[in-house]
Amino acid sequence: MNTLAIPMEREKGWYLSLMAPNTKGPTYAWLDPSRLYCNSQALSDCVKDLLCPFQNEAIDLVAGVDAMGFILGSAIATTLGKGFLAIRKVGHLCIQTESQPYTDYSGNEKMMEICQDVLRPGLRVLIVDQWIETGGTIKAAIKLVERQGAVVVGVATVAIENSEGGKWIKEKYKYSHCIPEELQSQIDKQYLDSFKSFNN
Ligand SMILES: O=P(O)(O)OC[C@H]1O[C@H](OP(=O)(O)OP(=O)(O)O)[C@H](O)[C@@H]1O
Ligand SMILES: Nc1ncnc2[nH]cnc12
Repeated sequence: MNTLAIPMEREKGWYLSLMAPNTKGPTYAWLDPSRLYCNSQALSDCVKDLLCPFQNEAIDLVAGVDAMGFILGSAIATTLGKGFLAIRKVGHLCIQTESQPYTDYSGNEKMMEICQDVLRPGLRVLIVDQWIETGGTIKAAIKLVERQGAVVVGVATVAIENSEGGKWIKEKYKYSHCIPEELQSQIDKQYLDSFKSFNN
């Protein structure tokens, strides 16, 4: 596969077949969406798809979740002409922070944090991450933003799995993702048909 090639015909979600399957086993996520960011058209179509439902929303700031949410989040912030706030895994910010424990798809307890002096009551924040599997990570990010009085305008991720946490997010928040309806069942089974013809 030529990961950088731009196809002439581009149906909705065409770039999802750039995502590589896991070849390293169960302690890793089941695929690597980050490959789609290597393709200039894929990255820009992905950002456009994620922003579509938020066209009429006022957004003051984009917050991205460590680590891959930084890539999509900063691309979205730049597209909107807004700033970017990093929501970090614990242990990196050398300033006063708010922190929040969470458990993600790995089953391990983790901690994330944000600085205390950027958000303020009423500030409208779009939260961006790469993926929602159990929803544990995004829920912790939402808590951190809301605890400081800011308003979560919505959540944007490449995919939202149909897990309990994924469904909860869809019920409670405005959201965007890149998965065409006919591919959602493959996402939920954690196996894409495109894997069959995937080679590095
Ligand atoms: O819905 P959940 O079960 O909580 O999982 C989702 C999180 O897991 C991945 O990040 P991960 O920490 O694996 O990797 P990253 O640091 O490469 O973003 C993904 O980008 C989300 O942040
Ligand atoms: N990056 C990712 N890809 C697939 N599944 C995930 N679950 C959590 N993060 C994921």
